[in-house]
Amino acid sequence: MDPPPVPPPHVIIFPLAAQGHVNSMLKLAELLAISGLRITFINSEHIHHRLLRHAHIQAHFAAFPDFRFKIISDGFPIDHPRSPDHFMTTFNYVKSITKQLFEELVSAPDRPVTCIIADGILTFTIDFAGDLGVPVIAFRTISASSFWACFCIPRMIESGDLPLKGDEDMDRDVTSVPGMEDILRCRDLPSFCRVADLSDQLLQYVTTQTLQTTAARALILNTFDQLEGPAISQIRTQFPNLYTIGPLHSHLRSRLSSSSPSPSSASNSLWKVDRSCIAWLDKQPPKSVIYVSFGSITTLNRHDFTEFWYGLVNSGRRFLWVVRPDSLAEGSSGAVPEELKEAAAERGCIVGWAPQEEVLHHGAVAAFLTHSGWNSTLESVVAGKPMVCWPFFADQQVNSRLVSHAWKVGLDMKDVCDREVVERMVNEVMGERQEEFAAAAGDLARRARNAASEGGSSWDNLDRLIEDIRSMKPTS
Ligand SMILES: O=c1ccn([C@@H]2O[C@H](COP(=O)(O)OP(=O)(O)O[C@H]3O[C@H](CO)[C@@H](O)[C@H](O)[C@H]3O)[C@@H](O)[C@H]2O)c(=O)[nH]1
Ligand SMILES: C[C@H]1CC[C@@H]2C(C(=O)O)=CO[C@@H](O)[C@@H]21
Repeated sequence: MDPPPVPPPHVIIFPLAAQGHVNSMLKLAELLAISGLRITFINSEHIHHRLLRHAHIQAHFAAFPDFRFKIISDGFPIDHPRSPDHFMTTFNYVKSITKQLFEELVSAPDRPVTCIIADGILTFTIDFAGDLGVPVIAFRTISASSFWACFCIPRMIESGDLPLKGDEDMDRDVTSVPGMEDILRCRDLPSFCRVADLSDQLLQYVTTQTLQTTAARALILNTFDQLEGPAISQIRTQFPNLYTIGPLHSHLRSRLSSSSPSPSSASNSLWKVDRSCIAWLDKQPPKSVIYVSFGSITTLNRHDFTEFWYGLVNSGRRFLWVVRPDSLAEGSSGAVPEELKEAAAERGCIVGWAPQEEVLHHGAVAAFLTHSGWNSTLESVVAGKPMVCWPFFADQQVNSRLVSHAWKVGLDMKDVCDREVVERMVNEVMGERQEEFAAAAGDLARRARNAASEGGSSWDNLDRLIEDIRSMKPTS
């Protein structure tokens, strides 16, 4: 008699409950499912309902019979608005509520567990799973360069680069982040570093989480070797098991087109996608539009919102602008001047949420005015679109510096929000320096797509990751 077939490895995937995190972890989950792994994806109730409503994920993942969602609370009351910028509240709820629910779920699984892939900002998972004999692989959803800057916060403190002084020269070079000495100035550090008091809660949280990642079995980053060579080489000295497997959205597209039958990639959107902007783009001349979006968390105050309006209108360019229903910070409401509305009706299109990947690949789009979230940055890189960056917080301050200074595919507007600067930079990337930026962006896009295609570094690294997971023993 033949021995019973060995079931495929079972991986539990656990992201932080936020669009930018869930997005990339769902892409990874789909990549692993395509390779035949069993997946349990843990979502917060709130995120799951929005994904069901706007991304139809249940139907999408029905293509994989071994793929399941499990729902646990993020700690907030179900009808809480979950202000996008209250991260310490989120992390406090994770500690007081979600942690216990996660532990209950993992201790009594319905299928033996081979390993857990947990968000690198939720490292409480490592000790707990270790006690059960389940390895944890950390997936940090930010750039390698931002991760490395966070990892070096203790060195920056030791060398005196941190804390920043009240009257700090923000253009001063930071010399204590190895491999990035020619890149980082004080203003390019992750925004948590902009505090005079080193006991600041968010700074402490992010630093601790980053250092604790070394206790994980391995580290996954959504990047590719040629994009962030200096930071990746440094990280390898601390993390021998490093898997750089990005850009994940491009990688997923490559694997889907080589799998048969090939299902389409999911949108993973938490908002209702307004496709009217694609019909609008179809009517615009080639390379005539600047796409403007600040991701899922950024909130603009009335001053900044007005400066962007005037800057875009005064640039004389066509624009497609994503203004989410919660884009304006609390207490910042007010009427939009009539002259702006008229100009927008003539050459603008404003939507609440766009199909961003499709927009960035549209022939009418010339450039991207972005907050430099890591997913948006990678999507722009793959689409070969130059960027004007207005980083808002967290890792974005590092990413925008990579765009302008390391890759030279755009401009960094960091720390300034002024209509004249918006107008000038938009015109620089779409006008005077258009060819220079488009050539650099085209070259980077080719490298990104190669890395995520068969034989590329990210493709090979994912194969290696899957082999390593297959070699792990599941719990009985
Ligand atoms: O109209 C829109 C606007 C955005 N997106 C998508 O939403 C995602 C946004 O992700 P990201 O660009 O990473 O921004 P945030 O939502 O701000 O992401 C958070 O998570 C990221 C990953 O950790 C961090 O890099 C950011 O700083 C953090 O704010 C991207 O995939 C976009 O394609 C849409 O589909 N339609
Ligand atoms: C507010 C931020 C805390 C850490 C998260 C993060 C990261 O460093 O992993 C990036 O941006 C935000 O989503 C989170």
